[in-house]
Amino acid sequence: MITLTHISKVFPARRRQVAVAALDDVSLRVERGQVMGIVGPSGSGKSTLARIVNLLERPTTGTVVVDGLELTSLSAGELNRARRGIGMIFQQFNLLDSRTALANVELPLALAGVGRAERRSRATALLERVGLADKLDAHPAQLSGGQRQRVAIARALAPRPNVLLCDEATSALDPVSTTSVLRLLRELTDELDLTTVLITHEMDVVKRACDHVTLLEDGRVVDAGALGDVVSRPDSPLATRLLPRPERPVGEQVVEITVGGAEHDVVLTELIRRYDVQVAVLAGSVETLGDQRFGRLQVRLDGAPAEVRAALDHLAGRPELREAVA
Ligand SMILES: Nc1ncnc2c1ncn2[C@@H]1O[C@H](COP(=O)(O)OP(=O)(O)OP(=O)(O)O)[C@@H](O)[C@H]1O
Repeated sequence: MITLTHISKVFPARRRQVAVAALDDVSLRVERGQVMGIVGPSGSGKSTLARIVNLLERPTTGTVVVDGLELTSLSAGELNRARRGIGMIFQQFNLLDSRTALANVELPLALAGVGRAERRSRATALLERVGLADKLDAHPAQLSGGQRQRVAIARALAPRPNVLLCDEATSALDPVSTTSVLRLLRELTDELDLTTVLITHEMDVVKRACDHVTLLEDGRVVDAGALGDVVSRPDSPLATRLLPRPERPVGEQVVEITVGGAEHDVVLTELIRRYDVQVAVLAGSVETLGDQRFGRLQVRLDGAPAEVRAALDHLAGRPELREAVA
């Protein structure tokens, strides 16, 4: 679990450069088993935030607690040990070109003093798990981008961390590799009960792999929450980026409904059964967010005014639905 409390980071002024407030009072919590997407425009502080989680960058103020340890209060030796519990992968993979895939994955284990035989068996098992059983002896130059990122994931997981930080991990990959790496990250989070943070500038990555999201702008958190909550919050700046909103409804008796799961069918069928109304779907968008489907539909209700009114009242009474009667 990661808990950041009131984190601020100021990069002090240097010659010919003014001071930069990269993060301003950021508080954030990621539980085990969650995949948190951190999104935001270029320069909003995403990478700084990732580097603060493992204290590669020290916050100017605020505390960083990872799995119950307050990293900000540890000695250098203690911090080194704690960092083994935090794996990290990067856009550019950062593999050693002169070493095989197997040797790359073994490296952090060697540094941690793990014996040769155990090193080999753990690294082999991890490379098999990420789908590279036949590439143990390949060098990075002989691997595709997606395969290199899989080696990097195996290497990050070798010390058996509880936390995995991914900084633009799929930004250099083609769409097919992106899909398989995101799926792998999601699966590994579930299998190993990891706390995973995905730094990305792509909303699509959030939609496909994350269950929670935080939006940074100018170093501040401007939106955060579980995807299912964010999409149905009217004032959320991320809601329509996750689930596009159809053009504003025209005419009377038009309602907009935002629901998760298979609820659409249930909601519409229920209306038709209970009330003497006809329901026409005018527009809508449906997205799979994480492993759940969400939809935003505009529907028009036709029928006798009293029946339509009753149907609208019924919709308004359901908390997961939002009414937008024109
Ligand atoms: N070492 C540093 N020294 C001075 N300023 C820095 C340093 N690192 C980052 N910054 C500044 O802090 C701000 C946030 O940078 P950061 O790299 O965290 O943003 P980002 O959201 O990850 O951007 P991008 O998506 O472009 O990578 C930027 O204004 C950047 O110029």
